Amino acid sequence: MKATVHELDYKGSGRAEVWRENEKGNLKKLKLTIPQTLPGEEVQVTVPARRLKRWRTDADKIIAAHEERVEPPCPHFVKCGGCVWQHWQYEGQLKAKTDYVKRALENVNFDPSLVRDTLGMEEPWHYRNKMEFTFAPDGSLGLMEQGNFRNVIPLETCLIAGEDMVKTAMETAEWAEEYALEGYDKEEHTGLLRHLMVRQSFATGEIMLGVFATESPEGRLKEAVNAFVKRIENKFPQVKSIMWLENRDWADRAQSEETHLLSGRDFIYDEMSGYRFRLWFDTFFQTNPLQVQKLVDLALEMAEPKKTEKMMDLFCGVGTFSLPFADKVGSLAGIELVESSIASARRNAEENNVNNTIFLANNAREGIEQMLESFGRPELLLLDPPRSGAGGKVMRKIGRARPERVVYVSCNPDTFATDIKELEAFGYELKTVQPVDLFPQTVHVECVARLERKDS
Ligand SMILES: C[S@@+](CC[C@H](N)C(=O)[O-])C[C@H]1O[C@@H](n2cnc3c(N)ncnc32)[C@H](O)[C@@H]1O
Repeated sequence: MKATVHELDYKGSGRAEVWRENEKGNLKKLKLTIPQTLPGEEVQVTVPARRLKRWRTDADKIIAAHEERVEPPCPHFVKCGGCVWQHWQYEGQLKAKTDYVKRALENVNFDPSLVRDTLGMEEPWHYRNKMEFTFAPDGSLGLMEQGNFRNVIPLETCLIAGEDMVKTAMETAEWAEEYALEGYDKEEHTGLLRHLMVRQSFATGEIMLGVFATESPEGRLKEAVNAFVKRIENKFPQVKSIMWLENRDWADRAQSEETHLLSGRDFIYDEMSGYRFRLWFDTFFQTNPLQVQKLVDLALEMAEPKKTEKMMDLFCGVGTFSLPFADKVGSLAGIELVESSIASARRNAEENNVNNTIFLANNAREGIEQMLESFGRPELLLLDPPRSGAGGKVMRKIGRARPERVVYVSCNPDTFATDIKELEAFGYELKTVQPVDLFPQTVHVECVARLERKDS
């Protein structure tokens, strides 16, 4: 059948509708989801004869292509789940992201003209500072196939990861092959090597490698593991940390039950806004450092922090926003759920001689109450919640705390829109929203927004 894509869904796939006659001669609508297509494209698809309401299928042929369609540069594109929009000119991706943020705000009756154009990257490739590769049962290393988490695509390249990170991953793959080390079989729960985590600081150049495996690096593996360390140390002096992370859990997550330091230190140094951060293998840190720097700068510009003011940084992580803001306010209180991130935020503040911060490990809901009692009412509040958003209860607590200005950093326009709607009842007005492209070639978009209390 022929179909015309009328819009994209939230995962970046095309949506189309076709009408078919049923056995009684009545016309019935079939809703199609067609990945790797673009709005307005006319495509040819094959649909099953049986009655269906929805069907997901690749296009057999693009009959009329979008003028911004380009040849995807990565050989893994389509199969690998990392990128979904490599077939779309970057300018088109950016415009789609702006429209998405506008739609999310319009859905809850905000003025979409408050949304500025998405701030893109000059070079939207090789931006990721952390990657997780997977070992297949035969020991080869690669990327997980989209929609089929049992299949691993052997790694040839990755155009969104840092280039040195890919090189160290390829070297690890060669080592595993040379020693004929078996990979982990997720169905049988047998085998040795599970994941390879590579993270790099683009500011300092330092790299960390973390091998997740089901056995200790001692005993039968000692010779192979020693050879791995020598090989990496000789070829990649920028690797400052090699970790062996034992994980026997059945769940398919890169986690560690026992941690072994094979070489260097158990963390690497990164830098953001002129501050030094220590990153351990499990530290959350923003994955596109170039764009995050723009995000932090924008947040500073929008927030207009003052030396006379108190500030609260909700969902503060290791202090990516806290440290640069602390320099511009009287005192800053950071709240974050994960204890190790708070420990890291405290250490980062100390190492950078930032002395006007306090950090609390608690969930945002209780943390706000606790901080209001001990720290007092902040004039400025920044929040940067996970994709699920802050939620009504937290937003209402923010409203009752009455900060003069709220700066909301969001990685999900939909939860952002519903969250800030809650603040209207407390007299807040949305002033401006700046989307920033932290994740080129994917559908994701980050935003930073300013809200003001009207009577402040
Ligand atoms: C998008 S990250 C932002 C982290 C930090 N602002 C940064 O830029 O590195 C969201 C953070 O919220 C934390 N978090 C998740 N749920 C939370 C909750 N209920 N209360 C407090 N923090 C939470 C996560 O651990 C994570 O560090």
